[in-house]
Amino acid sequence: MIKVYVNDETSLLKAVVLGTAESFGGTPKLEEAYDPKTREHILNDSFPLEADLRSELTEFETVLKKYGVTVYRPQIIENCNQVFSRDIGFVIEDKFIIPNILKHRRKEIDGIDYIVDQIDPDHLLEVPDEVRIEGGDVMPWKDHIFVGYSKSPDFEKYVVARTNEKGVQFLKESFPAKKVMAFELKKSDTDPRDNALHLDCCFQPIGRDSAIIYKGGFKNPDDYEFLVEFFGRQNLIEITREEMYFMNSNVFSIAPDVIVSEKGFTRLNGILRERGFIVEEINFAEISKMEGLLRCATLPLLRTF
Ligand SMILES: NC(=[NH2+])NCCC[C@H](N)C(=O)O
Repeated sequence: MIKVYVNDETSLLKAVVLGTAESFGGTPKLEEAYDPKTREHILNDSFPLEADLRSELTEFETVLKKYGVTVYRPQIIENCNQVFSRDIGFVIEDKFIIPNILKHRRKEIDGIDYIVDQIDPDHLLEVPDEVRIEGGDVMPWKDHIFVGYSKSPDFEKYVVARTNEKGVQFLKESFPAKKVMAFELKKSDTDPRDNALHLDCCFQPIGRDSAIIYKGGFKNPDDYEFLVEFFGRQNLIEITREEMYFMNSNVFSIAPDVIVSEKGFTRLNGILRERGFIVEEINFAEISKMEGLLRCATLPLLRTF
């Protein structure tokens, strides 16, 4: 049996699924791209190579293991990009949620069937057909759940809109004791600098009471203001449009004081160290070309208090 429990973004990590790039299918055709950054790199002939993606993920695995984390990897599906495990399932409290994700990516879920099969069926929640929700948009934070989503007609309009209003409703009904705070995200299928693909592309809680945030990722200024109020301005690290493009909000917490970050995030890593965090820097810039980073590549199964 695999035990699942996650109630926030930063408590000590015990078990995680880490994505794989093995047999990831190489450079997609332009019409197969489902995010604008991937599009950009296909057009510029700079899409990453499997060997580089694999070595970045191995570096990540090494750090996780150094901290005693049990690391599961998806079963390999031939010619399928399985780097971003975050979106294909998620845990809130002691429930593992099996979501409905973008149709282009649905088969990725088969890669973690062997893990789901080891979870007590009483702890599995399968979402209804009309609900669309991806783990990158969902963040349990103690008595709150933060969710990124798109209302109609944005949801129907953009391939990069991944969580709908029914997704938010599903969380409210499934976790009645939690305060579900839903934020509409800014979307663009063509410009990665104007696209918050998931909530974790413009915001992430860190430490015990802090967060990284990019104001421009929120469609409604009030939602950004709510988060400023909630965390307190002094506890926020505000990032620029360019830093959001390189995915600075998508670092990953192994513990309240330990954050895995990208080597190139010099400003962010400096601030994190000043604020007392241990920053484990790794290479992840090739993975970032596919519009995801460290949080996106992980699916935490167990965090303890
Ligand atoms: N949680 C995340 N932000 N995941 C990023 C996923 C990126 C992937 N290219 C997609 O479009 O689905």
